[in-house]
Amino acid sequence: MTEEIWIVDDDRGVRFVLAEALRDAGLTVREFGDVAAAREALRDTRPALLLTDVRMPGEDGLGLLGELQAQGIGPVIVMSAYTDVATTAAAYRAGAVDYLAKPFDLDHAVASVQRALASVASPTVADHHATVATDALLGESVPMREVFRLIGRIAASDLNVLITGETGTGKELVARALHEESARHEKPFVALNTAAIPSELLESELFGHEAGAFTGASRRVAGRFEQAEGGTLFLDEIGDMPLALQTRLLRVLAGGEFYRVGGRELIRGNVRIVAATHQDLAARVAGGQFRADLMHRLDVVRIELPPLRTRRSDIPLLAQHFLAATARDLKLPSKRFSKAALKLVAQRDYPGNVRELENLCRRLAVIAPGSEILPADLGAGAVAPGGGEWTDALREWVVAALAGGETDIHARAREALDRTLLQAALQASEGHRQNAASALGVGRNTLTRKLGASRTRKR
Ligand SMILES: Nc1ncnc2c1ncn2[C@@H]1O[C@H](COP(=O)(O)OP(=O)(O)OP(=O)(O)O)[C@@H](O)[C@H]1O
Repeated sequence: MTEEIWIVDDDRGVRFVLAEALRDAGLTVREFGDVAAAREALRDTRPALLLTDVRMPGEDGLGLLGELQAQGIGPVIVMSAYTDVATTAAAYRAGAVDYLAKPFDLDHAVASVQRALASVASPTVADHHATVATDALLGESVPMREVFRLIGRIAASDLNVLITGETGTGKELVARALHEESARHEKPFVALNTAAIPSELLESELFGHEAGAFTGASRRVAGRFEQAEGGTLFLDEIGDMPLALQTRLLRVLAGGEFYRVGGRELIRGNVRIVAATHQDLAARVAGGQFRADLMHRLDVVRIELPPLRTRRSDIPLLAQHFLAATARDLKLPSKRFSKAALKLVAQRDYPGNVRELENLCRRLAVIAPGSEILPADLGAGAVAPGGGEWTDALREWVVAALAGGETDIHARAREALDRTLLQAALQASEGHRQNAASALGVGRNTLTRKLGASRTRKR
């Protein structure tokens, strides 16, 4: 029996070029225009490998994939123009060994087929669970499709993942998508930002503590590891973790066991670790600030998130999404971008990446006067840093507070204003009250009174 490669695709053009490329590589190919025809042929013979499209008139390619998987026929490679995380993950779950995003590179496709044929000996284990739509993560650009493909591919595995990328590129969203598309999705997803927690508290945040472990520890508290039991622990800004704690974390990752701070009971955990950093970990290793062995434990699979400037084609989609989402969240009338304004938005630089674009769109949703956003609304004073930026942010806050039916808005805003001014001035004067007061242009007594007020309100 000749080993046949089957192609199932309703697009004749795709079938033709792919078949030609595979024949050039010395393979025997048979083409089918729909799932029914392929199923018919399956009565007599079975393919060495099958390539199938997902969405076709009539029957969906994924259904066929499931049947082949059940009968032990394969491997199967999925080809689709739909590269969202949910579709990709569904394909892998149904047993696909690879996912080719259309339009694909022919050499790449041939290489994938050869790889799959070579590894027939090791069948994949399907992981069945309900599909969770991960539609939060948007993008159509080539680099983002590649990211989605990778997420779909590794979500079901229990491998540790390291997500790298500049600030605001969506690292946390990717971590959540990995969790949601995994078998752990019904268990907790727990996030911990290593940089946001003082280093002396970090250990007990991670591993919890027993009552009396340190001053102020009045009762036993579970750490993030315990909270994430069975699920995923997302360690953000891992590059900032103090060395001593890195050593401790490494031990936990190696042994799967830990003690609470001040505790004697050994706790065995089952947690998948997804870590993220905007720093160059290898450079931190070279500089002695990060343990090489810990890096290797975390960096089993790496997902690199591209900065927004390398995928500008995603900006219009993201911008429109953020504009609509803000209107929805704040119950504001919906707005849309004029063509010219959207073009300007797509041309801007976003050092803060998607987060900065999101903030811009949120401000526009609140402050742009008409229902259509015009280039003038993007003028310097309107949204650029400096200018009216903080009052815009304030305005956004007020609108949200009003929509939320809050009544003490003025008092809260004044308190926040005072506190911000005082803290900044005191910091600048290194705690010298007289200097801070004169820098702000208020009397020392006023400053002291405001400090007191701010303290009592806070408690
Ligand atoms: N591809 C995307 N689609 C939709 N929203 C996105 C996308 N990427 C990022 N965002 C949004 O941008 C903001 C920043 O994303 P996120 O917090 O995941 O970034 P990050 O890389 O973890 O940032 P940091 O390094 O500063 O922690 C979030 O509000 C997130 O919802």
